[in-house]
Amino acid sequence: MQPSADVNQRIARISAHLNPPNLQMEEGSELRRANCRAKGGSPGFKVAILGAAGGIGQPLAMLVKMNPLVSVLHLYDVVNTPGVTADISHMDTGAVVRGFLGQQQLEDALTGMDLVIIPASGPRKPGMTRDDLFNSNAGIVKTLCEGIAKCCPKAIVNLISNPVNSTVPIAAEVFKKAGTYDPTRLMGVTMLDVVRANTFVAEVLGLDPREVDVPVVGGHAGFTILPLLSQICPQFIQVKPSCSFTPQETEYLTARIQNGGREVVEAKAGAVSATLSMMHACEP
Ligand SMILES: NC(=O)C1=CN([C@@H]2O[C@H](COP(=O)(O)OP(=O)(O)OC[C@H]3O[C@@H](n4cnc5c(N)ncnc54)[C@H](O)[C@@H]3O)[C@@H](O)[C@H]2O)C=CC1
Ligand SMILES: O=C([O-])CC(=O)C(=O)O
Repeated sequence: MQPSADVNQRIARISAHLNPPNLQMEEGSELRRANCRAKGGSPGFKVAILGAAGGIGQPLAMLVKMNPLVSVLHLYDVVNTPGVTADISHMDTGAVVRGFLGQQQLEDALTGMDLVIIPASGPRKPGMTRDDLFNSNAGIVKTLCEGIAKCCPKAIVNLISNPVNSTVPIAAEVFKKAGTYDPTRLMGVTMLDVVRANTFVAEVLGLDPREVDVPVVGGHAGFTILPLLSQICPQFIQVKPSCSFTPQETEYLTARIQNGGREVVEAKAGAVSATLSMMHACEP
């Protein structure tokens, strides 16, 4: 029986995945990676980062490469992935790292992945809010999620790209259209709001932030970020007697938590957002 064009395409995709173009090794190298004895990593999660060369993508790639549960790490971007991949791939941890550059390599980057993390984003100009990123990022996220629906429909998808309040629904619609939508596998990353809430509450109460766990619900922009300050005590905070806040403290804390992203963007003079505290928020 002749395999259909569809099957041929799938076979080509899988074989490209197993033998990805070596973006790092120079043509003239006497010993090529293909000739090395070790061919792959230990069993574990296969993770792709889309937007891997950016301010968040690069340190995130480092953290994922350090995670012993990860066996394969795919780094995809439209620029600079060869350099980032070369750098990360020298770390002597278990995960095998492969780099993918440009839309023509998106499907290879995604095939077989268990977890896809997306910090891909258009550039942020000084003065832009998260919402202003909608115009560039809606299209980027749509294209990337179409690739996920096709190449790794069962993967867990973590969306970092802003505005998260909109990029998550865009992803959901793409997956619904493709018939692959699973609400338990699609997440917007908002953990930074919890990290900020813990830090600012601890400052006000004079506590160690590690003792504080503030529940934050809602979205990831302005007043959609809802820190439940009245719910911190007693189950979320190990402090006696139970804490309470004055109206002024509540107002201050709510505003500071809701505007934490802007605080960092403004302090970094506009074009760059929180990347370092974001990595702490991403740590298990
Ligand atoms: N959810 C959260 O808590 C946070 C979200 N963010 C958001 O994360 C996003 C990334 O931030 P940064 O890394 O600082 O930005 P960045 O501009 O440094 O990096 C974005 C990367 O995405 C790449 N990219 C652009 N188009 C792409 C495409 N079609 N496919 C793949 N990659 C593409 C760019 O080449 C760049 O390397 C932004 O939207 C930012 O607002 C930032 C901080 C916290
Ligand atoms: O505000 C931004 O652009 C980045 C972000 O989402 C955050 O830091 O929470």
